[in-house]
Amino acid sequence: MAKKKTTSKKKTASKKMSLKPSKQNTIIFGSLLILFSIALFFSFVSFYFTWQDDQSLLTEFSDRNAEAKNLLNKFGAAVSHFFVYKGFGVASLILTFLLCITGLYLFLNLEKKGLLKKWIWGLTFMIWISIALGFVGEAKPLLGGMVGYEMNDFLKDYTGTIGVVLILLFGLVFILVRFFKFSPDKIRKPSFGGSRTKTAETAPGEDHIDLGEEPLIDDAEEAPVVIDTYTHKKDIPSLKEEEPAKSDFEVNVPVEEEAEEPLSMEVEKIVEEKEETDNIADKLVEDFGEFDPTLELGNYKFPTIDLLDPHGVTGGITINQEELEENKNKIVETLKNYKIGISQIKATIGPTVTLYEIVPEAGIRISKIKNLEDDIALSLAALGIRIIAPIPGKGTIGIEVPNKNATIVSMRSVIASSKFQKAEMQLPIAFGKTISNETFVVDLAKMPHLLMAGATGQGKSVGLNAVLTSLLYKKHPAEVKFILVDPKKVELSIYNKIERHFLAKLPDSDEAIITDNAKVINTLNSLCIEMDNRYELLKKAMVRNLKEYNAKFKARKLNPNDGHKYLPYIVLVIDEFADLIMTAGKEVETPIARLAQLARAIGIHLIIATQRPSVNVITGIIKANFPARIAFRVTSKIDSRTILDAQGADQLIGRGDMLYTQGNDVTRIQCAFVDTPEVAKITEYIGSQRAYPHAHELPEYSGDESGTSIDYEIADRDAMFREAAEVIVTAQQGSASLIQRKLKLGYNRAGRIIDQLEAAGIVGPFEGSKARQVLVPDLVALDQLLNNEGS
Ligand SMILES: Nc1ncnc2c1ncn2[C@@H]1O[C@H](COP(=O)(O)OP(=O)(O)OP(=O)(O)O)[C@@H](O)[C@H]1O
Repeated sequence: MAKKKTTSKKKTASKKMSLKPSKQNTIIFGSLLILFSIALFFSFVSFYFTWQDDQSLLTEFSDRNAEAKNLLNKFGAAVSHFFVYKGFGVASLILTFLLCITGLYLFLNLEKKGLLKKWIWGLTFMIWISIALGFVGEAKPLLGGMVGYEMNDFLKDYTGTIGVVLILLFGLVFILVRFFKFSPDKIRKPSFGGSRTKTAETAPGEDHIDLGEEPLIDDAEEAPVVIDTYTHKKDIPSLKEEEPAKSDFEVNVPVEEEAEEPLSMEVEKIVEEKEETDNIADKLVEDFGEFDPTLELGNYKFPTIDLLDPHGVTGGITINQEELEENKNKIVETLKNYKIGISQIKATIGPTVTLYEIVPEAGIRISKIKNLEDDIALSLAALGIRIIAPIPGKGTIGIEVPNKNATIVSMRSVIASSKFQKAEMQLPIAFGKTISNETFVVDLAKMPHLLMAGATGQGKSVGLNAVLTSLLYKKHPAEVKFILVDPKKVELSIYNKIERHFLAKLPDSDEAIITDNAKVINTLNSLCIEMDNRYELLKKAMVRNLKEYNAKFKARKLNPNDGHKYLPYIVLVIDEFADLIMTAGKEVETPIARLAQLARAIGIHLIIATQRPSVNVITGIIKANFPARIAFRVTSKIDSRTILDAQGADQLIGRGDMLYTQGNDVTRIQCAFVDTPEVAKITEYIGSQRAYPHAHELPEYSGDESGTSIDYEIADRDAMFREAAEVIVTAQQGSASLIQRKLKLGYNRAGRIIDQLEAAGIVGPFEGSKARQVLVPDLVALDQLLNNEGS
């Protein structure tokens, strides 16, 4: 019977348990706890003023007529006597807070995960404070309560006064270190969270080793501001990482919203699955902190601003009032000659050009002004006049007139600008300054690829250096890798010094900077493999792009044992694309087009520069996938149209004067000037620091040419060998990309099959940009050949 009763009790208990999550119950219970904690708080506090008066009443608890002075009368007096006097003294107040917080958790229906921790810490505090107060206020029992007094007594009997002091001190240290995450570093550098992460990774000894490197330390000391800026920047996320650990309250709110709010079955299922990994990930993050990709080069110092030259420009732009007035008069007069009246004119002075914005009188056709471009240029007797009619979104007409004395926009000024420093972009690039003298910063990750064109000597190489410099100033070596293709062989060679920090290359190549066009093809194909691999990883991680993937990886939600790793951005820079297309043709066009079409989500970005912006170099397929384009000065209107789909680039003045478009709007920008010695100084600065053991390795790609000497066993042939042979023989064209397309195979596999076909004598050897010769005339001959092989 008794058994039955207990089991039935258990059943009802479990029933109650299952009812517990119902919102109403938790809200009622929560509010009860909150009110109870408030009652306790007032009783405890007033106990300190009334305890002596009320003490005699404690035995008359049941007497209805007896009245206590405690704010909560007899109940207050009794409870306070129990908790404060017989219990923990002043520290009992912590109990009221704990009860109140628990009540809040229940009332607001928050995730209970952090609650247990709060209780553990709260009780620890209570005990420690009680003992400590019991120690200092031995004569006053209300300070430490009976527990404090008794514990002190007990400890003193065994360890003496000094022992108690030491035990209390240890308790204090334990609380400070475990609860407040206190560390000795904070005493040394108390101001920034940034220094905290840095010192955590840097043993004091290492600090001194660094200080031994004189030039570095000089730089660092001379321009502490800049280093700090970056350290801040770098450390903002790490501050964020730690905050949730300190106040679980904040973290738990969103989690709870995810888990509790939706009541429908489907949502719950999804949350359940997520929670499991989340919990492991949360625990990992709690134990080890978020994954920090920069840890391997934790001491890496970002280049300082004083490596860049101000190029003699100290103040802003100098305004030549006379020139302004002169130009204004000329514009007004010229337009008057064509019977165009102006109601308003305004000038904005930029570094190289001044924009005169005019509002024509009512009734004047805009096309009329646009047609007068050449005439206005003639009367102003200046090169580089551009008319924007109308200025998008402004309702005015712009006439850009070059300044007589152009101001150089130094890379230093754009890098130092707050717009660049504060840019919250994935791959921020400071190109230069706009006509209104604003620093122009764009995100390469959003572009997502960039096409640069311009006649020789107009500033393309400087532009490329500006792009690379921007990234070097903003990104840690773990976050971005460059692949540099430099057919001119000298332009990008300065970046050799940062090979082991920032460059990526094929595993078997000696040089990180690619100057040989044949190697470009391998690299591009290898990048395609990297792209496919990355897509596979993204698919497995169930995310849509690299940013989300890396965020998930940092939050330790992706297991490295499943092949997951932190993926740096890869920026491919090709300095002279025309040359590449001339020598390798389709072989490069296909992978480039493929990368341009697909690589945006997985952090591979292409920057292609060319001197010859003709249609056979910048083909339709390439153009379609490069929405962001930069035109430096070109020689003809046709070239301008090829790059920008608009004219205007032929009217630029050169020396870094450029037009930028990303879709519709064309912006005129003066490119920032960074000279080769400055870049050399930056690469030297980075190169002299501790590096990775080798350059970032791209996946291996065995190109077509490597197959010539390989002899394939018949048994080792690919399963698709026969189909591939038939495709090749039918089309009479021996190319790997054909196999890929027709049989939907990857680059690697198609390349291998071509090698096997060559070994079998079906196709001829590699012939550079041309397709291989097919040695078998038709399918019948192919059949014969393969059958003979078998026998
Ligand atoms: N932003 C700029 N501000 C001032 N001067 C510049 C700027 N860009 C380029 N120049 C001047 O133009 C010269 C040529 O620039 P750059 O070497 O970049 O040309 P390029 O287009 O790369 O030529 P090429 O295609 O022949 O290599 C520079 O040496 C410099 O004097």
